[in-house]
Amino acid sequence: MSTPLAQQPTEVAVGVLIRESDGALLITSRPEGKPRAGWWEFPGGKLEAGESVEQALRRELQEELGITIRNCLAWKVTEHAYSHALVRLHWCKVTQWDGDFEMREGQQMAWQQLPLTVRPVLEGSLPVLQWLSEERGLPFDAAVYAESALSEK
Ligand SMILES: Nc1nc2c([nH]c(=O)n2[C@H]2C[C@H](O)[C@@H](COP(=O)(O)OP(=O)(O)OP(=O)(O)O)O2)c(=O)[nH]1
Repeated sequence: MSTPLAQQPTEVAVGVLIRESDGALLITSRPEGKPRAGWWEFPGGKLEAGESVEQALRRELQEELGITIRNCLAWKVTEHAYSHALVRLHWCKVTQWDGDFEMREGQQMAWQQLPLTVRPVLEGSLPVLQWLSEERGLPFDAAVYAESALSEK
């Protein structure tokens, strides 16, 4: 008999890009073909073998958005259990980058103030929206970001 191994989380690097002029946040939609396509998230992706969080974030943002980050300030680490996967999200604040945004995976991007107006947002990203709201002295209500919020009203 073997004891099942505890599920190992998938490590993910996520960028909170903050626009200097007005503090807006960059939010992108998940491309077609991925789980939860069309849902909104912060840009990023899974670490490849041997990569640091900063290396993975730099690679993902070059691949997905065509920009090169200049800084990556490690901020928080969260975990979220989806039905299909346990993810560990390494959140980095990014305030400087080079290049022009180019949506290389057919996704959409939006610069948004809090509360975001895009819906729905991945559940694993909600703690970060809460912390960002707290930092800015703004109220936070997770319910408005749920998939069900789309069909209400
Ligand atoms: N990029 C990103 N991923 C997030 C956020 N919140 C959240 O729960 N996740 C989860 C969703 C996915 O399970 C995982 C990221 O995986 P992904 O499939 O987007 O990564 P990837 O771009 O490397 O994709 P692939 O190689 O599998 O195609 O992290 C977020 O704000 N941004």
